[in-house]
Amino acid sequence: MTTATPNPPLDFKALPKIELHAHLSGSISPQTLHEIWLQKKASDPTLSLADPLLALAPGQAHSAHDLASFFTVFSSYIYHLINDAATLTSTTLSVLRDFAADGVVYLELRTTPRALPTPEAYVSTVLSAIRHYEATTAPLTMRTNLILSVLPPLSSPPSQPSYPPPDRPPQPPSLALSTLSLALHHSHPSPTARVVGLDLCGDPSSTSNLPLLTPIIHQGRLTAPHLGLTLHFAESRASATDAELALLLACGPDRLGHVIHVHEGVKGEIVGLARGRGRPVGVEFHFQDWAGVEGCWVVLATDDVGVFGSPLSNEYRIVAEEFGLGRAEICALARGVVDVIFGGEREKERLRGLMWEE
Ligand SMILES: CNc1ncnc2c1ncn2[C@@H]1O[C@H](COP(=O)(O)O)[C@@H](O)[C@H]1O
Repeated sequence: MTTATPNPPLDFKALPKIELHAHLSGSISPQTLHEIWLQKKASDPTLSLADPLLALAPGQAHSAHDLASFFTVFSSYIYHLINDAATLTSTTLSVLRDFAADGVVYLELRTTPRALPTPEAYVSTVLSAIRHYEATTAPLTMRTNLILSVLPPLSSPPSQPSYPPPDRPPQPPSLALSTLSLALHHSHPSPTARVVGLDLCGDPSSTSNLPLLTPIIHQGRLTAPHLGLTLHFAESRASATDAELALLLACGPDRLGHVIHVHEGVKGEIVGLARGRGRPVGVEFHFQDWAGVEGCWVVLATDDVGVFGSPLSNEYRIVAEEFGLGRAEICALARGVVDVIFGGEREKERLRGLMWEE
């Protein structure tokens, strides 16, 4: 008589995983920020920023205890530490090492170009750091591409300069246009990292002026159909009005982030979008409402692991435990993400060869 060997428990770290929704500045670990803080403090003893290990600790000023306080962490804190090319390079490298150590085999890192000293230089610095990582890491287990983020302009600029400064500072739509041309410039086929898509992000509780922005996104779709488009979508109630969601869906996104506050009508439109194009729409995060929905594939992701502290292996573990998924189902969930990456057919082939079947 033979007895069936039970499947060994799933090692969520060893499971090959694809990370498609990670903001660069939010993915820097508190320890890495702390090391940068020590260096800055040594060269400028008057530096008044608190130690990141304290400031980002649960319950402290810059910890993510609610959505409103979360968004101030970038402009009022992290950007004061990551304020030159050297820190941008070293933090990008540390973020890549952290994702690879967690078993990520393909990463689409997203970031908003900042004036360090110019948006052009910012993007080149991040891409160079990724290429340096890939050239100097052996064995190289993780490939990385970049998504450039755009923040929509605020509806009305604050009359008083506010502190902390808003996450979506009033910016002219021309900034989105220049991000689009930067994305185009860095999107040419390359055996190493390149820009593969555009993202729309920012504090969903500030009222933005989307109608100023969406024509630029449409223009991007026409001039750069090879770039993927992912949009933060219905993340909070304030950013989930029918008018806003209709504007966003009309841009024909390939992936949607969060997708929390949607009613059945909007859900139907997303299904229709997938049906119309004959390939899945990636839904970043929200497993509970989107698993098994026709034409949609749930992409587990970390968003801002440096602030929220939950690596991708942990996200898979939570979903497995909360929804009672077995080994084969978890492997299928991770493997299906291949179909919604922006990194092209060759990368998809590479990934199909290494994602676990079961
Ligand atoms: C919690 N969910 C979220 N929703 C929307 N936008 C988010 C976000 N998490 C981070 N960001 C956006 O990412 C930028 C910081 O990274 P980068 O400097 O670009 O690398 C900020 O503009 C922030 O609004």
